[in-house]
Amino acid sequence: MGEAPAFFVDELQKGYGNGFDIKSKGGETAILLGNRTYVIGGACEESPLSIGVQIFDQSTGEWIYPTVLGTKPKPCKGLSAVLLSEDRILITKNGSTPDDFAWFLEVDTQYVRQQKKILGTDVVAWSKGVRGYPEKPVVISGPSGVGKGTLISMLMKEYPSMFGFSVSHTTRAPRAMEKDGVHYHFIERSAMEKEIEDGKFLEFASVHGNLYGTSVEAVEVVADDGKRCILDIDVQGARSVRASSLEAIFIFVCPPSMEELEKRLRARGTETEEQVLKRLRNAKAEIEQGQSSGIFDHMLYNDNLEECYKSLKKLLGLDGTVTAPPKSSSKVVDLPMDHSVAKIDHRIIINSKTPELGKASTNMIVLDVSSLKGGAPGRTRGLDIYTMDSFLDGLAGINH
Ligand SMILES: Nc1nc2c(ncn2[C@@H]2O[C@H](COP(=O)(O)OP(=O)(O)O)[C@@H](O)[C@H]2O)c(=O)[nH]1
Ligand SMILES: Nc1ncnc2c1ncn2[C@@H]1O[C@H](COP(=O)(O)OP(=O)(O)O)[C@@H](O)[C@H]1O
Repeated sequence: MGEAPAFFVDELQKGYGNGFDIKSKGGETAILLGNRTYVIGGACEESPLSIGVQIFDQSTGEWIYPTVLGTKPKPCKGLSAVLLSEDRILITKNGSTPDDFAWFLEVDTQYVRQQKKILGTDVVAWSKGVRGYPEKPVVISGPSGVGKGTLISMLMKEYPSMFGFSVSHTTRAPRAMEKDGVHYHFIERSAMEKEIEDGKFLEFASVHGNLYGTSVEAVEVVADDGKRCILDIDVQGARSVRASSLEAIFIFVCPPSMEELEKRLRARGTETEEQVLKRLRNAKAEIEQGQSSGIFDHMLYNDNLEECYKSLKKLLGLDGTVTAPPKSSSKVVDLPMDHSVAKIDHRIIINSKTPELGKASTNMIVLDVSSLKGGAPGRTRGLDIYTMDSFLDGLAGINH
């Protein structure tokens, strides 16, 4: 464990008046929340490629080195911090690209509280701030052999820039044509159980005797790529996603009959006889649940493949009326190398410390945090960034 930055100790022992006070020297930033001061900056001792976090507890006079979870930001030349609410701190990085500019250090969110209980240590978690929202993910469920994979492949082939597949983790063995990291992340049961315990999964279930699960990261990387995420998961998984904060469209695919389902499963030739029988036994319960659970927004009957694919495209708005997903309207803004931050309601004003003469407002950037969604262990989405000039232009427009 590293030494606490010496210069902070004097400052911290004096105490700060309120949660908005910020002191920064040599790249570190400190922020007071209750009787704890979070010192953020420099490189992390344990993983030097990320920014360090230490906590000074004023009631005990002790330094705490928390377990740091989530996607960690890389160290930078300096950073600023502002307390957003009682549960998270916004960190802005000096001289970073718009993609890597805003990060959230969660100190008391639901995820952090949950992990504190599991790990029995102090926990903080990083989450990267991302502009805008992706389109709602599409969850596709149905019994084994009904044609989910076939329909998803057709969609991805016709619209490669629009859809991305959520690559699940599974403990089952790969089939002959399956590639690790493409069709599934194939993983040992003990390793997957550990990752589930670490809170890395959006949902997981035991299906046909194997463990399957969707990691938070699997869905986030698709959205990072600007694509709409497709999840091929069983009914239990669909129920968990329904209960989660992820808003999605839920589709259940039915076979025309059990006989046809059996024919397709056997013709695919990827399972042993025993596995085929297990899948057919499970199919009855899955179809019953799919039709009666109220989880699914749409039912598709995969009798004729082309017809079923047409119906799928129609319910996704791809029947010729929509050609491309809406793009974010935010313009790219230049972010100042060295800046200070101030919070006004749901807006963070970022002010360059080296403004151009005579152009006071153009150096100011507004970070709108009024509609944030998500958080650790995934991204925090819904940020908006614009220049003060365009904000003022907008206000002038409203007044005319
Ligand atoms: N809950 C959950 N189910 C999954 C996941 N990935 C795949 N499944 C489901 O697991 C079941 C078995 O999948 P698989 O072994 O690929 O066989 P298939 O259904 O015959 O294609 C299917 O119902 C999939 O939808 C996942 O991440 N979570
Ligand atoms: N409408 C259909 N008619 C006939 N065969 C189909 C149809 N849809 C899919 N298949 C075939 O059924 C088998 C199972 O389909 P697959 O997409 O692997 O199912 P799932 O992913 O739901 O387990 C594959 O061999 C596929 O080519």
